[in-house]
Amino acid sequence: MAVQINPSILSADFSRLAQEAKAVEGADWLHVDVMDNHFVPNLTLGVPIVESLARATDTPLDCHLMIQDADRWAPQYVEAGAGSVTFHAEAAAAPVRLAREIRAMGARASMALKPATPIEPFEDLLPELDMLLIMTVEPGFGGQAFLDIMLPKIRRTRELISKHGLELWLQVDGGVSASTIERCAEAGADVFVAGSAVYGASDPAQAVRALRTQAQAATAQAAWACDH
Ligand SMILES: O=C(CO)[C@H](O)[C@H](O)COP(=O)(O)O
Repeated sequence: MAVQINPSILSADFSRLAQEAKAVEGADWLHVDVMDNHFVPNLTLGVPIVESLARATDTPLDCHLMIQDADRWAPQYVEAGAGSVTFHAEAAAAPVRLAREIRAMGARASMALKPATPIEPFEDLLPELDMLLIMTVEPGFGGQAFLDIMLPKIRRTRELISKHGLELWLQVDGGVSASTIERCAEAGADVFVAGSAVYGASDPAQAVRALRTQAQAATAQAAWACDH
């Protein structure tokens, strides 16, 4: 199974977004954190900047919406050029309808869970999704410490994906670095968002390659991947 490394633009220099996007070309996706200062206590960027970023880079955009009223806004991010749109389970009134709408518009549909939100109530919804995002920090800010207590949730989610024979990608976001990525991969994650570990490095593109090598090695040893 191929692992994917998605640098988070949240940790980039916002005055140079086009250059910062180009600095990580070679990454699988560019992770774009949209925050509205209501769902999370931080404010970042919206539809016009996503449109500009989509024009500025060949790397597909993985938009993570940390916003209220996701049902209303998520389709606009597909129109803006996002290849994948993640809404939060806690912010969507009709997640199945929304996932179907995103897919019908031609993008990948993804749902995120905050640390305190369990996966079990969403088991039946997983076939409607292309990706499930497990937050490994409280959403809102980059540079936070990885929450080890999320590892059992990653394992349970991977078990559910296997049980149902799904092609669902399992993304982790928050505190993912050289020190934590192997634990995430062993637990079952295959898509890794990294902000400060990439943009805090002297060579962001090299940081992406190094994280991918680590994740690939850990996945090759992982029991969940060996079963496939
Ligand atoms: O969603 C996010 C915060 O809500 C960011 O994507 C995440 O925190 C990435 O930053 P870092 O890798 O530095 O933790």
